[in-house]
Amino acid sequence: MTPSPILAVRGLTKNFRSGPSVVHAVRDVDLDVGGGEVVLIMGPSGSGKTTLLLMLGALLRPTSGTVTVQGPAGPVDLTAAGERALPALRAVTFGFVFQDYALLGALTAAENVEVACNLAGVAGRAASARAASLLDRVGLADRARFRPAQLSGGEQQRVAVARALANDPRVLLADEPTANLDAAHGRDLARLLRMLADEARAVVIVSHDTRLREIADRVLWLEDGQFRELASMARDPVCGMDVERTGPHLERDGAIYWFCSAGCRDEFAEGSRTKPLHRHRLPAEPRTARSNGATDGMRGT
Ligand SMILES: Nc1ncnc2c1ncn2[C@@H]1O[C@H](COP(=O)(O)OP(=O)(O)OP(=O)(O)O)[C@@H](O)[C@H]1O
Repeated sequence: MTPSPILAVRGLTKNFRSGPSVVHAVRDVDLDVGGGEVVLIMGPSGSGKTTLLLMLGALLRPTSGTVTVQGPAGPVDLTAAGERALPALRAVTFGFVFQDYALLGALTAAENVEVACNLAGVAGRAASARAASLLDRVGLADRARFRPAQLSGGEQQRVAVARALANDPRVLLADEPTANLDAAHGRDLARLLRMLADEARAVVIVSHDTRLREIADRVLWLEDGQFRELASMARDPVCGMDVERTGPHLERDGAIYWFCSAGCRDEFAEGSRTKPLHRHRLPAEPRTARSNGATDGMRGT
C-alpha cells in the first residue's frame, strides 16, 4: 500500500456500447499513486490505457468504480461529483500532457501558458509573471515569444508541460508524451517529468516508450483492460517492447525469443542469419532506490 496516496482508484471499469456489442475497455482496476511517484502504464494497442487515463483525470465517466483524489480539503470522489462540479475539480487537481501538444498556433509560448494561468484563476500581470516563471522552469525562458511553429517538437512539448503546471496540479497525467520526440528530446522530457514528480506530485504516464522506464518508480502492464504481472512478460529483442509470452516467438540455440509481431520476429530471424544471437533478456526491474516492486499498484494495493 502506498502511504497516503494522492490518487486512489478502486474497481474502475469502462464498457463501451457499440450497437449490439460491448467493448470491455477497462476491467475492475485498482491503483494507488502517491506524491513523488511516477507510474508508467504500458501495454499493447487497444488494451485500455487511454481510457483508464481519461477516467483518472475525470475526462470520462467510468461505468463503475471510484477515483478519489486528495484535495486541499480532504479526499474527493471524482466519480460521485456532479457534471457541473467536474471542471472546477479538474482545474484544481490535474495537469494534462498529450502527445500532440495541442498548443494554440496563433499565440506565443508565453501566451499559451498565460491562457492556462487565466483558466486557473490568475490574471493580468500575475499571469504573465507566472507564465514566464513556468517557461523558465522547463528551460524555455529564451523561447517565450516564439510561436509553436517556430519551436522544435521537444520545445513545444515543454511548453505543453509548462501549461499543464499553470494550476500547480497535484496530479500530472501524460498520454504518450514522448511519442513525437527524438531520443534526446524524449530523454529531456522524461527527466522533466521525474523532476516534477519529485515535488510531491503524482505522475501517471501512459506510453509505449520503453525509455520512460528509467524514470518510473513502477511500471504496470495493462492487457485487455486489466493489470498483469510484468514479471511474466518478456522483452521483444528487436523493438524493445514488453510482450506477453503468448504471441509470435522463435526458438534458437535452446532459448525462446518473444516478439510483439511477426514483423519483429522475421526481422530478428533475418538478422540472426548474419549476426551472432544475444540471449533474450527479461525486462529490467524498475529503479530499485524508489521502487515498490513491479507488481505494486495492482489489485489489492
Ligand atoms: N468511444 C469509444 N467507443 C467504443 N469503443 C471505444 C471507445 N474508446 C475506446 N474504445 C475501445 O476501447 C478499447 C481501449 O481503447 P484505448 O484507446 O483505451 O486503448 P489504448 O491502450 O490507449 O490503445 P493505444 O495504445 O492504441 O492508444 C479499444 O478496443 C477501443 O476500440
